[in-house]
Amino acid sequence: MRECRSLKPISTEKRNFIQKLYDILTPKERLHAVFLFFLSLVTAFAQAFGVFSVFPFINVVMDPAVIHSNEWLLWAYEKGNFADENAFMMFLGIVVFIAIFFSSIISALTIWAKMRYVMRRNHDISRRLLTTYLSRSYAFFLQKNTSELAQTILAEVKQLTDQYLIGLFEIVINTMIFISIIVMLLWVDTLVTLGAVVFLGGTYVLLNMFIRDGLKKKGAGRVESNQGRYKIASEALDSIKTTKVMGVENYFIREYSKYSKKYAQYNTYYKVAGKIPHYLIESIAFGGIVFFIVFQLGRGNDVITLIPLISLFALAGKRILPALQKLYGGVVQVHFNQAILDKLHLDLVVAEEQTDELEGENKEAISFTRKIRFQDVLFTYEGASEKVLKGINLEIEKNAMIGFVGTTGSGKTTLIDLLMGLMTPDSGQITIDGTPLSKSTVKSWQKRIGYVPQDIYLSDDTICNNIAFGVKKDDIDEERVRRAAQLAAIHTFIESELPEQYSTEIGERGVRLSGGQRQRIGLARALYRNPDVLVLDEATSALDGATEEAVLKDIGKEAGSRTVIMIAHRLTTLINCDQIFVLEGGELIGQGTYEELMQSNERFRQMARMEK
Ligand SMILES: Nc1ncnc2c1ncn2[C@@H]1O[C@H](COP(=O)(O)OP(=O)(O)OP(=O)(O)O)[C@@H](O)[C@H]1O
Repeated sequence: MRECRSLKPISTEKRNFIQKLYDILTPKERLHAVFLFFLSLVTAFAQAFGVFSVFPFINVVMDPAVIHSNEWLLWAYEKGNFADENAFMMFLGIVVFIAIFFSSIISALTIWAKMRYVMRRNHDISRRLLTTYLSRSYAFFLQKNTSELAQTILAEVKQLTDQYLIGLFEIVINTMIFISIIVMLLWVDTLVTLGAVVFLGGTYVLLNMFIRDGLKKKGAGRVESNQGRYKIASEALDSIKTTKVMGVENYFIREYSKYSKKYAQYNTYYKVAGKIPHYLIESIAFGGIVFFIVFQLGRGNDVITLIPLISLFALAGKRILPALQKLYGGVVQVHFNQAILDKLHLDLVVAEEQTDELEGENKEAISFTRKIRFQDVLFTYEGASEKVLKGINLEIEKNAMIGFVGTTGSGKTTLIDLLMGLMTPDSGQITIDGTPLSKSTVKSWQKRIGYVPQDIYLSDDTICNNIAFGVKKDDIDEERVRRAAQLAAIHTFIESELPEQYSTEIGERGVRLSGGQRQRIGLARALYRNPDVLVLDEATSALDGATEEAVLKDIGKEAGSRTVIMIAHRLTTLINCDQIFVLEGGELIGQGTYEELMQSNERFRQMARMEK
């Protein structure tokens, strides 16, 4: 599923910007970049030729005698069999016009090719980044803020392509335009051209040296403040109910302003740094022309004879100045956005070695006909000092109905996450029919699992699409959707109370549904996949007692054909379980049926007493 980039391990982050770009691009993208480089070369020559072609024309207009004194012009004049000098002049004018016209066409084509390349990279790199993130382990997401990841995919990749890549192209194209025009001018008047190059080029080099470090620092600040903006905005809106009830709108506005203001300041610096030299250079260039005329007059040249040369330099200046300005703008863009390249290189290339494989790339299928087994499983969360699971040994028979109980923080969810292959134990192992759960078997195992978490994520879509979550619209089996909804005890509600039944839109995160209704949609979603193993993490807690009992009874009826594993705080939820495991401080302190535990386990009895 992933693009085939050269996958040799990137062992060091100390790669220069060209190497980083090389790593990020696929071989095909690199080839396209080389093609664009050559296209830029052609553009540069075409532009220089367009400028230069005007020189003989103006020379002839000023003094037709040149036709006979210049061997090239004489050759063209005689070969063309022109009626007179005027006809030849007309011909030269048309040649100049065609040269300039074609150089403009080639420039336009280059712009089109460049923009197409850059915009396609926006699509490709962001898609690849999303793929890379999605193939990271669950543990990665426990350490990350998801709004930051979304912001990198959507905003920072755009910044990389629209600013960094464009900037780089501007540098390449305009450097070539500058060099080719200068080479031709050197041939016409070496001294004046050299003077202009030192004058203009020197100014830009000095400017660059002056602002380079500041730009890089401010660019890194921009990335940070942009992340802050996204984070605060999404936190404020995600928790809108709490925000409103607690009246903390101003807190969020204040926090947002802090980042947003910095973001604006960094961007102002960036925009100004790119534009200010334009005016400075314009005055320098104008001063240069005045100086040039005075200098030529000083050399004893007649003003009239200078006109072709001045025209040539004026036209060259008209091309060179914007080219230099764009070149400089490109340098500013590249410096300012260096932090983005570093970040994306880290997330996309360096981290690639740490990604799991996505579905379709998984090698081993796993079978489940007998049992799930935990053997001496120890687990610690990254960055935490204490073990959360301390040597768990247990067995779960296929098609059994299993319950996990324990006080808050005893490790139930962690254990279930390990069972679902979302995280791997520090030591010990989890086996399915004797096959260890590993990177190569985990996807096949997860395909057998239907999971209903505590907080159901619902998408802003129809009931039907939410139940058949992740299935292409055309492939949805509506009969199966209904069957799953019936089992989750939500079918009657959908049919009788929703305006468009299964086609009803449920709003962002299902805001138009109650907590219990959301849970049942989540349950129907898990059941739609007809899983071998159904994992319910407090998945019926929002249901009233009677509905919960009915739902669990129906699921229980099915338990003969599927393994049901549930975490519950209400012990009565687990009354029909074949086996209940009691956890305490990361250890298994009891197991048995409800009745057995009531007889043998003091902690379990205590919990049951507290419920009454
Ligand atoms: N991402 C994490 N990083 C560090 N520690 C964590 C993380 N998630 C959970 N913990 C810690 O692990 C312990 C077990 O948490 P877990 O969620 O497994 O408990 P639980 O029994 O499911 O609790 P509850 O009944 O409240 O849902 C807790 O002490 C918790 O603080």
